[in-house]
Amino acid sequence: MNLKDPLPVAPGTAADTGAGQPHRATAWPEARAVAVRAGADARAGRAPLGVPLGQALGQVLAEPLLALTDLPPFDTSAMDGWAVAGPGPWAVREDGAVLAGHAPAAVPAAGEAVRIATGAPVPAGTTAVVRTEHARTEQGGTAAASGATLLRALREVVPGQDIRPRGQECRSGDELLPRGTRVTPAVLGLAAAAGYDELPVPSRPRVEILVLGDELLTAGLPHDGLIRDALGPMLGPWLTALGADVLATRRIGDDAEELYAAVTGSGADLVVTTGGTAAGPVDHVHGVLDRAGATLLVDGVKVRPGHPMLLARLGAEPTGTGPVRHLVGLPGNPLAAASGLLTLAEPLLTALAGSGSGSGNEAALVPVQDEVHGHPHDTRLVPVVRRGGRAVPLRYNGPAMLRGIAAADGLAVVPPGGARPGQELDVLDLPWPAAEGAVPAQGACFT
Ligand SMILES: Nc1nc2c(c(=O)[nH]1)N[C@H]1C(S)=C(S)[C@@H](COP(=O)(O)OP(=O)(O)OC[C@H]3O[C@@H](n4cnc5c(N)ncnc54)[C@H](O)[C@@H]3O)O[C@H]1N2
Ligand code: MOO
Repeated sequence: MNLKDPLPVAPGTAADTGAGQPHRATAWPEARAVAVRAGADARAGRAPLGVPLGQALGQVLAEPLLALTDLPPFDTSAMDGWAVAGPGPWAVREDGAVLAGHAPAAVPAAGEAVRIATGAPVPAGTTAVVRTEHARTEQGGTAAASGATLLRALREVVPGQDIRPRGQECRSGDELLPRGTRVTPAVLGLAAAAGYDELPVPSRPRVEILVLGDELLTAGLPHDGLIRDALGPMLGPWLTALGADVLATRRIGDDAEELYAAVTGSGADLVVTTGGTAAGPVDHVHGVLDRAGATLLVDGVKVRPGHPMLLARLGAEPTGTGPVRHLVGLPGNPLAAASGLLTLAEPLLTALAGSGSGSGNEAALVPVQDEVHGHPHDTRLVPVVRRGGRAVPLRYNGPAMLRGIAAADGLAVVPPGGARPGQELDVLDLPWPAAEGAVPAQGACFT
């Protein structure tokens, strides 16, 4: 796909999924690219947020850091010593000592010297600073300075020595750091020196999570066909770890009206739904999106697990002026939902926040330890742990299982057809510290 093409994305070749629905799945890498484009579209027009320096650590600059002042802001003494004018010896002006933080009280005339401290503004007329240890004072007796204290240099004095000229580091308006720079402690220090009280950072994307399904319990043990909601507890913290501001996690029954009201009434930049993406009797996501006038950008992805995942643009048309909002529909099977999160939600959020340059998860190539079975046509995402520079595929990687990913520190991207031992695979990181310790039970795959 040409990424410059206007959205929505052209769907893939129509085929029958066996579910009675046309299969318009997008290839996995393309789906991620579409999600990045969607996030970037939504970012356009969003004003950056000014946050106090103390709250900006770890965020990225939403605008270039331009110097608000010359640095240093005035000619500054680099040493404790004497500000001298003209060639020595110099008559010491007792009224003229200059301390850091104070304006010069006296301006030395040619042949004069005043005391000066490191960091103090150098008085006009100063030709050099002579360090304390490079000069000595004596009672004068020359015609020029009869009775005054005289200062003599103990070594050659070079004009301009130990003076940091105004603007030596930067001039007001200079670009100190580009947009997208991560705010480190050193960046905070530079920003403060350059005159900033606040830094421009991208506003955090607001996300609302809608968990669908009449069969879900929020407490206790499964019973009578009811199961625990595994996605409500998982998605909020996961999306928060990706930098989102999670407004709410709401549980909604298999009720199309309730879902329609929740989707159309949400003020979030991104609505994430779970379940209801397939073609079952109570799978309402497609119908609700249709009724809400949404544009499907991705309707199914050639990835296992998670192929019914979808991405839609809500509300404003591409040419409209209102805020651009999106919906990511995650499949209900829990590992399929995680797959959808990494495939669609993470790249969209990263682009929306303006952090990172690519997909939102800079995959690293890692050789896989064991053979991994592949899907004949689709990409597979398989939980792995990294051990000794290798990615070890984990068992319990079926779409309905979280046991594998809970022990993993990444998801390996297995191309159609599978991977042989030693083959290098992209591994997508999970947004929390890598697992340590023994590799959990591995071996057979489950579906
Ligand atoms: N006839 C077909 N049936 C299905 C297909 C298909 O192509 N044809 N695809 C299957 C695949 S693959 C997936 S994935 C699921 C996607 O289904 P939905 O997104 O519509 O999700 P549900 O039907 O609502 O639920 C699926 C499954 O997941 C459980 N679930 C749902 N929410 C949660 C939750 N919050 N916590 C834990 N478990 C949850 C739900 O009970 C179901 O077991 O469709 C297949 N079917
Ligand atoms: O795509 Mo489904 O996620 O295989 O279970």
